[in-house]
Amino acid sequence: MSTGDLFDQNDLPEMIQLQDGGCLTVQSNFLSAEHAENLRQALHQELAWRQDYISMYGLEVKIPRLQAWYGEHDAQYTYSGLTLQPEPFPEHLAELKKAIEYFCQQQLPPPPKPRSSALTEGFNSVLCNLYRDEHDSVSWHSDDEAELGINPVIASFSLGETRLFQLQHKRDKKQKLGLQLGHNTLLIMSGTTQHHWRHQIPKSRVACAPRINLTFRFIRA
Ligand SMILES: O=C(O)CCC(=O)C(=O)O
Ligand SMILES: [Fe+2]
Repeated sequence: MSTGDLFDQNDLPEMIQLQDGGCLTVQSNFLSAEHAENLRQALHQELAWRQDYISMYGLEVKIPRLQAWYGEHDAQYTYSGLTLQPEPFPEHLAELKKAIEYFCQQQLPPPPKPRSSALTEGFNSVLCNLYRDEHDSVSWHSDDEAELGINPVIASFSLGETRLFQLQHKRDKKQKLGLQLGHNTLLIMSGTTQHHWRHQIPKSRVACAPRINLTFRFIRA
């Protein structure tokens, strides 16, 4: 399939400039409706979803969602004491990765100088999250692990249930932003977003169907 077949080019991306040089680019209807629905079903059924644990205060705690991790062999990822060993990219994720890289080349603003971090080599890993229902969540964090480098470009693609994605400035905590990330929405976080802002998917008070989120990253060896 060519990259062109994947796109639904009807909607224009929205750009949101954040305080202190963060940047969000949001593209709704990123894939054609049929492709997005097929992908949602395939990923839900076929990915190697697993329950991971993190250590908190010396205790092993279940993280409130299922995860899967794919990447090139040297793209190891560690957070909260948990090291994820990548499985090779399945075909459909490799195809999606290419489409997202193409979108980034076309649509992202130039990286901030002097601490620039452009997406020259593309992404080499993807962290997949499955939020089974309204009880699943990811708490406040930044994607700022050392292996991601300074000012990384993080591409987040959502399928399934719409969930609220919140951002908060780290220093100026009154600066908050909420985006409803719906099915087939691509969100790119770039510039200084990870340096100055944190983000979360809170638990919901209303019932939620499953949601899949894929965050494509470039991990330095
Ligand atoms: O599910 C989302 O939209 C965000 C996931 C996330 O922040 C992460 O995997 O680092
Ligand atoms: Fe994140």
